Amino acid sequence: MEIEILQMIKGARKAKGCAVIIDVFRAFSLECYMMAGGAERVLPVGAKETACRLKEEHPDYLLAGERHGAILPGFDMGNSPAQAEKMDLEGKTIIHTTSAGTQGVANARKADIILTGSLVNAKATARYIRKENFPHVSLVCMGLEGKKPAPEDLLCAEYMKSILEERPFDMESELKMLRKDPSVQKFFRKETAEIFPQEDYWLCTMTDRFDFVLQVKALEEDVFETRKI
Ligand SMILES: O=C(O)[C@H](CS(=O)(=O)O)OP(=O)(O)O
Repeated sequence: MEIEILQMIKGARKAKGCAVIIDVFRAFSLECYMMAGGAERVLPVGAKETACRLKEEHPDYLLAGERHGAILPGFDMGNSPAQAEKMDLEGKTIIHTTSAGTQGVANARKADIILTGSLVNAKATARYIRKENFPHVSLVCMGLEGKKPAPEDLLCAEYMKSILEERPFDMESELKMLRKDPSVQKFFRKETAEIFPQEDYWLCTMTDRFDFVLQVKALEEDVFETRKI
């Protein structure tokens, strides 16, 4: 199995074989919490205009998403796992558009298979890839807005790679370092608490909390569907 780690939108465009689009803070952690909360499916979407059009066509769907972290005007919810945990998502279809994660999905056009990547289901995803024995795996770290590398996404990619290569990985030390990284302090500052609640940091770093894999398939131009496999 050939494994490559790629970065951001450019990396998503290059991804081939089985592509894991990784977004720990917060898009693909959130999708895991939504599915664990009973959502039937999530529809990742690139453009917010596409998301709004889908909502108009299907008023019963929920609209979730952010730009620069903040909930988009008129949306039912932002990109926050803490918020999702407090909502009744049973049987719901949720349209989801974000600055990094869903843009990665929309750009992974060369991939044969797309999986979402996050710490909360990293081991389940890596084990699935090992079982399927895909010849090429692209681990794509979506970073900040898909434009700037982020340590938590690289950490997730390195962890998954270690599982695929059957090597040990010291997640406890890595998480201690991550907690000190300047880029994650937005979750711990009063001024940014409304957009990036501290609870999201802890929910997104609960490594291997979920034992399911999320696969993404294209439905139409710019619209995808995430389901548990
Ligand atoms: O809402 C988030 O946490 C991020 C915003 S940003 O990319 O860090 O500015 O969006 P996501 O697509 O979940 O990375």
